[in-house]
Amino acid sequence: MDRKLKALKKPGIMWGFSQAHSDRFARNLLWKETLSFPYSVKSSRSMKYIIIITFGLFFCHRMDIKNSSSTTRCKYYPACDEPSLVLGTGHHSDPTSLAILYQDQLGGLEHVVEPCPDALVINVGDTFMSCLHRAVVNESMERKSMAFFMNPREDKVVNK
Ligand SMILES: O=C(O)CCC(=O)C(=O)O
Ligand SMILES: [Fe+2]
Repeated sequence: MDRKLKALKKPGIMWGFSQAHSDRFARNLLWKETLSFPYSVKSSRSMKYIIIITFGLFFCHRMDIKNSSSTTRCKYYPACDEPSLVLGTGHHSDPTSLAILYQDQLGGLEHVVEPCPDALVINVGDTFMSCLHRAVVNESMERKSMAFFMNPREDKVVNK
């Protein structure tokens, strides 16, 4: 824990370690730890393929990958004796253009569609349209997930 606290997120800064987002409204306590770090996609062929396969060429042109600014977020949800009283990540849509989510074999991501085991979930974020989801925790096993969020650069205007 000492090492995690060394990377503690500072107010106003997006990167670092944080525990539950207690400043966010939620009826249930959020039960997780998060490590966020920046990632800049300069020219990523694999990212282009993912976007084209998932959403098609038209959408890919509008994503402007070279001018994006991205975040990777690793989440750790400890086992919880009372999972009905907590949420891993509360209901939300992603405030990004695109999110690529990977979860471990435990499942727990609750989405409009049931995520397939071993598959990435690719969400279109609020820049274009919203898609509500949340993550729950497990009574006996810890859960891990990783999300890659792609945003337009702050100085870019996006036409919906
Ligand atoms: O942990 C998960 O499976 C989902 C996380 C999530 O939706 C998010 O970080 O935006
Ligand atoms: Fe999300």
